[in-house]
Amino acid sequence: MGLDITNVTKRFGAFTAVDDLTLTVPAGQMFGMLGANGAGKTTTFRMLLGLLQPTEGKISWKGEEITYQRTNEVGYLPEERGLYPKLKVKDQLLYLGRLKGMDKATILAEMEKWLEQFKVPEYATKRIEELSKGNQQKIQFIAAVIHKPELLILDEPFSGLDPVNVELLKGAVMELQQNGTTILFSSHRMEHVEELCEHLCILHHGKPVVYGKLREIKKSFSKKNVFIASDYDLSSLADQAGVLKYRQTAEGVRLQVEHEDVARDVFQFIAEKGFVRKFEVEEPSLHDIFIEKVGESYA
Ligand SMILES: Nc1ncnc2c1ncn2[C@@H]1O[C@H](COP(=O)(O)OP(=O)(O)OP(=O)(O)O)[C@@H](O)[C@H]1O
Repeated sequence: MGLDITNVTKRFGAFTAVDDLTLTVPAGQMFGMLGANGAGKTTTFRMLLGLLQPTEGKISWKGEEITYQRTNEVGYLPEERGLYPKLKVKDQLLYLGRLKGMDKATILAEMEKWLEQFKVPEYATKRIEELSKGNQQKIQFIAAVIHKPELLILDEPFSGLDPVNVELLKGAVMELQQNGTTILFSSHRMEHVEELCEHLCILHHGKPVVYGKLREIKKSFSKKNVFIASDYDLSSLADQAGVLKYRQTAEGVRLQVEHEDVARDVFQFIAEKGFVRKFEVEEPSLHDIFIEKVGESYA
């Protein structure tokens, strides 16, 4: 039993931001919530936190309805960061930790552990405004997890971070999941979602257009990518039946084909022409799937 979102709709006046959304995230899962800007991700997260009431439908965590009173079980990294610039990191975390019912010694111990893990132990006594945006984000992350929530909601956790800090935060997120935390996160960076989530959904105008296990989603997507490295001109492939996209790159040619059978035809065609140094048929990337499902009708 985990998180159950059942037929949830959220309207703002006449506008429907979330449209009859049903999804389940079993306890312990890491779940990716994708969607173009305005698709309804943040609105969904706010409902999960009890900050917004669904217009229709039900949301429950471990079989019981989520209300604002239960937010001690939930951790939230909001998209718009909400720290007090003038406060010292330590005072900020003490304040937020106390709101979650923690005692001072536990808050300080957790804070030290996390600052150490993020390689910034000296930040405890710095004011928030003295920190760079990326480092403020680390503090905001600590604020979201300091009370060891069972359910963690991360809205764009990696935005604005340099690659080293992305790795640090990713490591922390994976560790939390290994320790049993259920995690929902949104990201516009498909490679992060591919790396972290086995399960995901893509929202489009408040409705899920893709939902399930990443591996199954990829398998059921018939289009494939083909990579070819050869020493001769392959530009005529661009006009071959079933070849949807053709791109010449420094390493070779990248194609998108309609179906695996087309890849077979392409292979035959080029093998007859001469030596093929490399020929690979790849599953579509999450990026390809996102563009296909959301991109064309993107408004
Ligand atoms: N309080 C509100 N009043 C009116 N409309 C709202 C309100 N909150 C959100 N919306 C609208 O609902 C839609 C969904 O917004 P939401 O913030 O959930 O999208 P999102 O998927 O998180 O987008 P992004 O990727 O840009 O963060 C948007 O069109 C937004 O303008």
